[in-house]
Amino acid sequence: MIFLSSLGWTPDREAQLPAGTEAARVARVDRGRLTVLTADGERRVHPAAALHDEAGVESPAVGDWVALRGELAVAVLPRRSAFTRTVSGRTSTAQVVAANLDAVLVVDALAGETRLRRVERYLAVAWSSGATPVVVLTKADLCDDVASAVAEVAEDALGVEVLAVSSVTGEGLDAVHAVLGPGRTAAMVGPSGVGKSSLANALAGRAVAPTRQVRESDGRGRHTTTARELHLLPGGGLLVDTPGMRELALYDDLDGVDTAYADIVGLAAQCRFRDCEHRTEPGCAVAAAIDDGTLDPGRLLAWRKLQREAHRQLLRVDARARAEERARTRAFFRAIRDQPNRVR
Ligand SMILES: Nc1nc2c(ncn2[C@@H]2O[C@H](COP(=O)(O)OP(=O)(O)OP(=O)(O)O)[C@@H](O)[C@H]2O)c(=O)[nH]1
Ligand SMILES: [Zn+2]
Repeated sequence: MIFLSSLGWTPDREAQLPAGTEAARVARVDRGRLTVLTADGERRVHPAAALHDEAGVESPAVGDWVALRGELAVAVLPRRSAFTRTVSGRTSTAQVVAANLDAVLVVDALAGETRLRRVERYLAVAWSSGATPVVVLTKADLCDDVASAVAEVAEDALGVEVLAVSSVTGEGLDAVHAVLGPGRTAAMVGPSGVGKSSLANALAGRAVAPTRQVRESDGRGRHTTTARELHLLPGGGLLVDTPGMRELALYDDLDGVDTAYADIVGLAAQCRFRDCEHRTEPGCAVAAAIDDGTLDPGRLLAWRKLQREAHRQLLRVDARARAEERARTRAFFRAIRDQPNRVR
């Protein structure tokens, strides 16, 4: 018997639940079937036809709360937060990768090349989801000066909590457990190889995610596993680990960029000219901050680059949306024209 509260259920959701239904949390979605966690344990159910949504936005995603009537999920309860990605293909809609996250662990390693810019990019994605980001720097056992590495990232990450852990020695795991807390749900984002699977296993205290070594030795990708993608941790928290989250395309959200670079946005608001491009304009607060050393020029460059990427992505989505609209309109008129008994 599991208590719904340990799955992240809150009493205020009670009113959202249609009469005669039971609450369940989606732990996995495959080919239209759902693996859900309920007060009685794990179950496989089907989404009702009404939940089939071509765009994929309204259909259940990992982390969603659904209302069950027997073996049928009849409703998706309102989401508190959602991680979406733009699906490239015929449609230009966003697909929900994970829902109802309280925290997003932005994972990077304390080994390897400079990580600031990378962390910034993932932080922007995390902010745009509506969940609170926390930076988790792994492989602390491989780093000689953990304290200064953490301080460097913390200074850059503007008020975001920064934790250092080692999945090998177990150092720092308690602090991550504390972030997760009973009934709180987190997911991990970060580049390949930084130790997300190892962290998931260390937090769960059992092998819930195959690490790279395991995957390479058995020659199968992680997509072939059918394990659930929402894990109950011994500390009471829940961890989402879905392939979709790992493959998250960076950058399709300008608001996320602005939140991650709130310092630059704040400076830009003080520039003399509203359309200041922060290059050679007089009265530029951004240039002044670089001159007096309070703003790292690398940070400005990274911001410019992300803004360009985000704009390009938005334009692409927009162009696709317009093309689709035109195709729909054409099809509509063709249908009218082809009607045998149309009124002339
Ligand atoms: N020394 C040390 N090695 C680690 C730690 N965490 C992970 N590793 C190693 O780093 C490599 C990558 O770890 P994974 O957990 O597979 O990384 P991942 O982020 O899940 O990678 P993807 O699944 O490709 O996204 C493996 O060889 C792990 O053994 C750590 O805390 N310390
Ligand atoms: Zn300026």
